[in-house]
Amino acid sequence: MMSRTFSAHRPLSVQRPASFRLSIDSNTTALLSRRSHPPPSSPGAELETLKVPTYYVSGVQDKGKGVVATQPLPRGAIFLEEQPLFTQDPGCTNSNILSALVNCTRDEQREYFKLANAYKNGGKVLPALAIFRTNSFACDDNQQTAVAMQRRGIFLIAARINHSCTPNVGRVWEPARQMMVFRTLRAVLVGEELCINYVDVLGTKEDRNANLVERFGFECACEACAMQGEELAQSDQRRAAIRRLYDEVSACLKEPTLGMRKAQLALRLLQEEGLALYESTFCFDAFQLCVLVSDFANAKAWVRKAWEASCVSSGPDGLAARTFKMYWANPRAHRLSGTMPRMVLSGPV
Ligand SMILES: C[S@@+](CC[C@H](N)C(=O)[O-])C[C@H]1O[C@@H](n2cnc3c(N)ncnc32)[C@H](O)[C@@H]1O
Repeated sequence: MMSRTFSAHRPLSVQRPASFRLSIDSNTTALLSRRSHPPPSSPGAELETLKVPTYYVSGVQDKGKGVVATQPLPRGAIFLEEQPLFTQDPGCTNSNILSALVNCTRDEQREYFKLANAYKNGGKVLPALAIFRTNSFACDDNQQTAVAMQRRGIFLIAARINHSCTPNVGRVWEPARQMMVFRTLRAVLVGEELCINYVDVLGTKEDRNANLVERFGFECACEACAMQGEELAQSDQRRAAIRRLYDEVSACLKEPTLGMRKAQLALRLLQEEGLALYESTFCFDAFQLCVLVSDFANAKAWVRKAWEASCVSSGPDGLAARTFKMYWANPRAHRLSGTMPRMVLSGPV
């Protein structure tokens, strides 16, 4: 699962004025999945080791098991930090997994073999490897490594987190602590399922599901995908437009006013769609447009917003948040600073 290749935030390209996109963490979004699930009689009973009060693992409609909030969680709350049971290279074999499992306790081995197996019906992949492929997350100390090449880990709790096309949880690997950290991207209600995104969630329902089927072998049962008729058509339109704007804003280097309008439109559509994930990207785009034309007052306001959004999804110590904070203190340090005639653009609303 979870090799989320579509980077919600583009690669740090500030050093190359030709492509002025900066980019950020590797996380996700918010809203819609407000479907409620009644708590089990004994929270955490399904995995004896999980005595954490903020969530429980439970059956959720149409998705097998999932992770559900036991209490209201504010935006940006860390509700889970988990170390991997073991990690492996992406090209690992079934024997590699079995060898890694030898070092685990009996309970851990049992829990491992209870995890979802997306290859069960295909039959060609041996079970230990199939479970690894279904449930592992990329967790690599080297942030420059391409996702497909990254070392992957098994996290027994996080493996129960389902996908949503409007996720309310972001995740980040913290190499210093060797820990995967999960934060809420918006306020979450008691009984709400906590979901990340396995794939890029821009694009229409059809696009998203084609991607999920191809890469993860299932059709999405999230609330965005359950929409019908006019509601679905509008959601599809908004997401397709955000995807277009994502590309178009970066092509507006010579037309900062147009670029700013597009970035602001994208942010409005993201809000309407409940997608927090891409907010810091577009805010940083707006920042870069401002520094281009030496509008440093608005630049500071935009980069501050990018920093706030990044802290919510990936925490204040992430590379993106640290970069944004640095530009917030000194927007003139940006390489594009003052490369176009001076002009006043606009700030965040
Ligand atoms: C990593 S597991 C997530 C936890 C899993 N539901 C379980 O019972 O352990 C991934 C599997 O969960 C299911 N799943 C995750 N998100 C889903 C979604 N949005 N819609 C339908 N099934 C989903 C799929 O069967 C997928 O192969």
